[in-house]
Amino acid sequence: MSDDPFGQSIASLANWVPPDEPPTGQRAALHRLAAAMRIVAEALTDMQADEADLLAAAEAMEQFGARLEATRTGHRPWGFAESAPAGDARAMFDRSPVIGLGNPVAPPLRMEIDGDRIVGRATFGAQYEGPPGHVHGGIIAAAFDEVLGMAQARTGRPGMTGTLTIRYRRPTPLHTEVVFEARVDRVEGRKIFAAGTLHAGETLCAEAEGIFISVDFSRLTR
Ligand SMILES: CCCCCCCC(=O)SCCNC(=O)CCNC(=O)[C@H](O)C(C)(C)COP(=O)(O)OP(=O)(O)OC[C@H]1O[C@@H](n2cnc3c(N)ncnc32)[C@H](O)[C@@H]1OP(=O)(O)O
Repeated sequence: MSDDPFGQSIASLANWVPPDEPPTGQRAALHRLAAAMRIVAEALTDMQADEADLLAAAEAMEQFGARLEATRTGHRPWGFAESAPAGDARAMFDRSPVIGLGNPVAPPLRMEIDGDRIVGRATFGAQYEGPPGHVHGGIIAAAFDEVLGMAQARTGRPGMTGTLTIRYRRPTPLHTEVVFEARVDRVEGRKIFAAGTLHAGETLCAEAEGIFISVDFSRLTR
């Protein structure tokens, strides 16, 4: 990571092209740790470990957490927390709660740009359950915000989510790869209208419409 993009304003990063190489060293270790934490988070939903085992694990985690806390810098982390201000699905989103490989909260959703279409794929584990056996509606909304957010960012004038409307048509299954798609419908002044779908196989599970309002992102970083 020779180049720290936060030395510049977010607005100047629209054309930043991230490196293609797979992560190594500390970053690869971070991804591995977050993946292990996801396994723990899912297993906690239906495990049968006894109290002693759980307390031993809690103590180990508390100690490790304290060690990590002691190394925190208080500086803005490298990279982006979401895709809209980056404008490139390959940018460094380790800390994103939706797509971040370094964030154990993230499913993680994997996104790619296909022309004017953004495609996102995810397999939601049991920790994302809402209705029995199916994905929580708020988690689906977060994923839509990310894919619609990326689509509207491709206009070159990224905005913040003003309104996000979701129509849930069928329950979205857990443990199955589901596919989000998003594209920009139209732009009216500062308003960018984006729309998307969520499918599990052939089944249309949800549709979304978003109105994003173009903003000067440099205001948010001061
Ligand atoms: C670091 C950056 C990350 C960006 C990530 C993007 C994805 C996200 O998840 S963002 C997080 C969730 N969203 C937010 O927190 C946004 C909070 N809201 C705000 O900051 C403001 O209300 C904001 C920026 C949306 C609009 O405020 P402002 O710039 O003052 O807009 P304003 O001048 O009133 O209105 C401009 C136009 O947008 C319209 N508009 C304003 N707010 C909304 C809204 N919420 N929904 C729909 N339209 C709206 C207005 O009607 C107006 O339209 P017209 O030009 O036709 O009259």
